[in-house]
Amino acid sequence: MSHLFEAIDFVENPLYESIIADIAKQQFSIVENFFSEEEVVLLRQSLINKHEEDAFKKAAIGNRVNETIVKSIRGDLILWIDETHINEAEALFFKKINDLVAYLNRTCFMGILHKEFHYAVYPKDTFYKRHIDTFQNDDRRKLSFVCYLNEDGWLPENGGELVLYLNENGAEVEKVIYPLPGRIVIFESQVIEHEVKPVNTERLSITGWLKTR
Ligand SMILES: O=C(O)CCC(=O)C(=O)O
Ligand SMILES: [Fe+2]
Repeated sequence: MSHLFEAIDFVENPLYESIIADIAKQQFSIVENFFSEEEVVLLRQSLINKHEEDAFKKAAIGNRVNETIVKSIRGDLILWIDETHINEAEALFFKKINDLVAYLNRTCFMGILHKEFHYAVYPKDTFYKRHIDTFQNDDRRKLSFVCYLNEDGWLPENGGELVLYLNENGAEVEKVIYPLPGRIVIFESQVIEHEVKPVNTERLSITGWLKTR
């Protein structure tokens, strides 16, 4: 007999379940070693190669319709990743992302249809002032995603902390997150204000957004 809802091919994933539970409870989730050491090495090398080819641009604020470069707000350099032309490292990256997105769509009915990711380099003395990741003319970004590609042993004096500004019972609380390799941070794009503190050592990452229609 055939059932309306076939549950047989669904395998509960404890990691994804913990991400979903974190986001439901506190609007963000931090996962250590989401990417393995080998994956981080490959992704970092991919970033460095493209950076050496001079492919990165100064990041702007606003979106394509409405963008300006304001160095007093953000000083990072970015390169958008085109998912239709990816290398081996990026294929590993998107395999994990797409698996997570499929799980979110299946279990939380999040309706994520689009995603956009870019590499980011924060040269020494750059930062990204407190902001929110949605645009005035576009609210499709639902979840922000950051993955850090720095070398092992990132020290507090290197700076570059991501600070999430949380609201706990009406009081503002700062959640300080160091950009450790393999660590990912996922948070609700429309809710969580955040900033990247000034960096003292070049800081490498991939940032992206999971978007609805
Ligand atoms: O790199 C980070 O930790 C956050 C970057 C960020 O906030 C952004 O690109 O919008
Ligand atoms: Fe942001």
